[in-house]
Amino acid sequence: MLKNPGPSYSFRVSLDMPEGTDALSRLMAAVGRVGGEIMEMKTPAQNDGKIVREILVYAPDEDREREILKTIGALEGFRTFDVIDCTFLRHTGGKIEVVSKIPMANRDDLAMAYTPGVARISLAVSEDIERAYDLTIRKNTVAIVTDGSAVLGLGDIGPEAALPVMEGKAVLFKSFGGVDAFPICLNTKNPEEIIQAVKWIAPGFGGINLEDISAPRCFEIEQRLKKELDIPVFHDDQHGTAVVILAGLINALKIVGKRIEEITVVVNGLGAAGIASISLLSAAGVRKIIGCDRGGILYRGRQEDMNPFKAELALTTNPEGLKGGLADALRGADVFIGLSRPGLLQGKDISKMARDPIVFAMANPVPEILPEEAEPYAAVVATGRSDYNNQVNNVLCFPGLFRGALDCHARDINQEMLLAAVHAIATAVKADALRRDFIIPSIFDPTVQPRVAAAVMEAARKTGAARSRKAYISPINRS
Ligand SMILES: NC(=O)c1ccc[n+]([C@@H]2O[C@H](COP(=O)([O-])OP(=O)(O)OC[C@H]3O[C@@H](n4cnc5c(N)ncnc54)[C@H](O)[C@@H]3O)[C@@H](O)[C@H]2O)c1
Ligand SMILES: O=C(O)C[C@H](O)C(=O)O
Ligand SMILES: [Mg+2]
Repeated sequence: MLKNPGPSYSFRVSLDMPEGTDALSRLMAAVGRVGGEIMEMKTPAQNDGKIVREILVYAPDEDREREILKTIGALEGFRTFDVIDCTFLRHTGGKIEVVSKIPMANRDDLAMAYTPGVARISLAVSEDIERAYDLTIRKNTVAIVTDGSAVLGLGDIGPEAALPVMEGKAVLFKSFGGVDAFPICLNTKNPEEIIQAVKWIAPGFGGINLEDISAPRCFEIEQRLKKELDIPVFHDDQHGTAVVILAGLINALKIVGKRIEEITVVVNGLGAAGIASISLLSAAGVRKIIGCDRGGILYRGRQEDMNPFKAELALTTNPEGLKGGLADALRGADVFIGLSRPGLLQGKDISKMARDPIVFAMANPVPEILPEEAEPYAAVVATGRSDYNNQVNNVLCFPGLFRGALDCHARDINQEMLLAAVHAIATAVKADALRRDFIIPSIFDPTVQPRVAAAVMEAARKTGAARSRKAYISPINRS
């Protein structure tokens, strides 16, 4: 169902091809006809007197990647060889590594970095455990913990298959927050074992980021760890998602001229992200929320597909006791928030919503509806993806949030800190710059994460979550 060719399905292919502009136009037209786009052409070498070219092609999906290759191979005078999938190439050997910060060129270096010198440091930490925060990696290191049970919208694909996503999160932590994060993929889905494993590894980390652990197990795991550990524990899919949704919604409402207290919001998907987002939206003043999932609209007393968290949610949402499916929930609603699965929303459902509908279709990697299908019907459309405008993705939150929490040595991440992050993100788009395709700042705006970090740190201090009034010097503040 993907329509636009993009970099995530890109490949380089070497080819023999006839000389001249006619061959070139035939190639470009043929690739275009099957949905691809040639982004670059190089002439790297001669092969038996023939010119070998290498082209970079963007495709819309894997099927079309194969079709494009077949089409090129079938062109008269063309022969393809050496195909490299650029995304697979980027991941080959993994995406992160450990790098030493100190020199290791001679015996003096060795004596200080390691034994005997290191023993003095270990003793200093054993006398005062707090010193781990200035003498070890702890103050800047976060564990990204998953069991692989709800990886993006791909579902339960297991801990090994989750690793590329967790490595990716580590890259984002470092690139946008200066935080050293490390993937921990656990080979258990038992909540007690996950809790125990995290408690056992906690001494080496300044914070715990739970990732892609499915509901409802994720709620108990997070609550218990928050209670039993004195370092920040944060479930990104719950709270990071809720933060960016609320930030985006605040700005989208300004565009359509509606007040948060007056709107009806439909949340499709009542897992980790859906339930936490409903809770933060309520805290921010949304009065009418209707939840939907595989069992249809959630109402008080529903029996299908229930758990205690949904039962509790049914008491505070859907005040009119509506029943039915997603299409019924959407009739007359102002906002759709999708935290479910690809392709569950259709243009005709949006056309039944109230005036100027807002659609956040956030399932990854493929949203509930593609922007090009939603845009004719909606006033504002956002997805979780980086290849469309309005990327409402938790990456706008977690790097800066942890930066702030680590820098003030926070023991917790509380709701005030989350709301501070919301406002830092929302106000990063100036009022006069707001447009239907610019409701949320770009992750590449270098001011956003430092703003989030500063706001979170201030909220932590005000609420007593910060342990130290003095900020540590961190990579992000250094410049
Ligand atoms: N853009 C972002 O920043 C962001 C952040 C977190 C999650 N997400 C996406 O949200 C989705 C859910 O993530 P999660 O962590 O909450 O997972 P989860 O496994 O905890 O929840 C998934 C939910 O989807 C619901 N669902 C599945 N099929 C459905 C259907 N046919 N109709 C209605 N609901 C259906 C399930 O009932 C469940 O409530 C994923 O696609 C994920 O990629 C996006
Ligand atoms: O990983 C992302 O891009 C967002 C989110 O954490 C998800 O699980 O989809
Ligand atoms: Mg996730």
